[in-house]
Amino acid sequence: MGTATLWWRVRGISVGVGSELRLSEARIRKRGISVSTRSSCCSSPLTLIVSSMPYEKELAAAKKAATLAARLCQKVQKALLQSDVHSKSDKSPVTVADYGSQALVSFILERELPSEPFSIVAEEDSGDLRKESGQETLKRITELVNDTLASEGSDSFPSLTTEDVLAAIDNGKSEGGSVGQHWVLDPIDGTKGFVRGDQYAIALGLLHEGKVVLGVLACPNLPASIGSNQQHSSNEVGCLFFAKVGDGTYMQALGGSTQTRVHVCDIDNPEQASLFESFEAAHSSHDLSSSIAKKLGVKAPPVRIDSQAKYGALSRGDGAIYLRFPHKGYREKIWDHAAGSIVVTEAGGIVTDAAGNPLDFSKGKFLDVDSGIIVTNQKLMPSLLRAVKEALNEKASSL
Ligand SMILES: Nc1ncnc2c1ncn2[C@@H]1O[C@H](COP(=O)(O)O)[C@@H](OP(=O)(O)O)[C@H]1O
Ligand SMILES: [Mg+2]
Ligand SMILES: [Mg+2]
Ligand SMILES: [Mg+2]
Repeated sequence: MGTATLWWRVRGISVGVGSELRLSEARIRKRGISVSTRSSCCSSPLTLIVSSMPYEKELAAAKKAATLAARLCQKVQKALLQSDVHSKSDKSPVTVADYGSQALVSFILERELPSEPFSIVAEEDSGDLRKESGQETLKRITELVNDTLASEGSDSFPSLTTEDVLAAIDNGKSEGGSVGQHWVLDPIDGTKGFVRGDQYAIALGLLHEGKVVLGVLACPNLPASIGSNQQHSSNEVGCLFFAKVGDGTYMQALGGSTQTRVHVCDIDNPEQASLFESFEAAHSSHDLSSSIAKKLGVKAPPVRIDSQAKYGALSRGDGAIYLRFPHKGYREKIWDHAAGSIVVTEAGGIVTDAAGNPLDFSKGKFLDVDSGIIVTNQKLMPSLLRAVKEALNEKASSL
């Protein structure tokens, strides 16, 4: 390259190397975008290696936080006591592990990323734990969090008090939105699956200006493969999926370090497709997905599993389609889809609402979707959209 002046363009901003470089690195990171380069002495494109890759630090912190939270959840799921499970005001279950996982993730992110603006939109809040009746549960959660931090084998973690745990949980009170950076956390997605001893996930995403730019899914009970694809077959369970915008999706064993890039399946014949849906019929209409499957000619029975583990499994090609049709009146939340959606899209898949619109994470806690959420690969999406439209029209005319 010799003494060529290196210029790089970042969404319309051109800067030379030198002192301006550092300034632009910060802009790149802030904007979470790709960089194109040109040299003043030759027309061929140059490869510019930026030392601080966008969201590299955030990804490392998110993986660490989700892995530790998964450890806490595994401990609780093994020895789940009836007294560990509570009902929230909307009658949905919450356990000491949901609270403990939220406290841990919040604590680790704040500690690992001290210089960043800190905002988390998370599912749980400390309201019930602050009541007289919540004191025993709060003590148990605090013990769990401290035990998990201690098992990290580092003295550098201070012992947290019950007040610290309440404060860490309440860090998750942010409303999100289209401005700035927000973590989006579901400390246990699939709590009903967790309580049953089945699938669940710790789901952590990062929003930048309303778009998901990073996602980590820790799935402690997910085998190395499910469904018909035997590519990853093994008896081991526990998978960590992660994706950064523009960088692909990777999977590693939970607690492991060897990562493999994953891709959605490339099936183009719907008859060969297999289909994921919620285990809980209350969360998604099994009748509607069965009608869609029939229209597509899908032969295999649906694979019903809890949580965003479905997104993880789809991202590595275990199945081809994920359908989610909540019953009337339910509003989807961003933490149920943020991490999962980037894990699938970076693996080459598409996530839309039932009308084919992209999901909009910029509107606060809720995702306003048209009728439901559908996920598949590029090749199957057109026929899936047609089948979904027909099935929804038939349902509407039968009412
Ligand atoms: N009536 C309902 N309809 C649709 N989704 C619901 C629901 N009640 C709860 N959920 C959501 O479904 C999520 C679990 O999804 P899945 O069915 O894929 O396992 C729950 O996440 P939590 O377990 O984090 O509360 C919850 O947010
Ligand atoms: Mg959830
Ligand atoms: Mg949850
Ligand atoms: Mg819940």
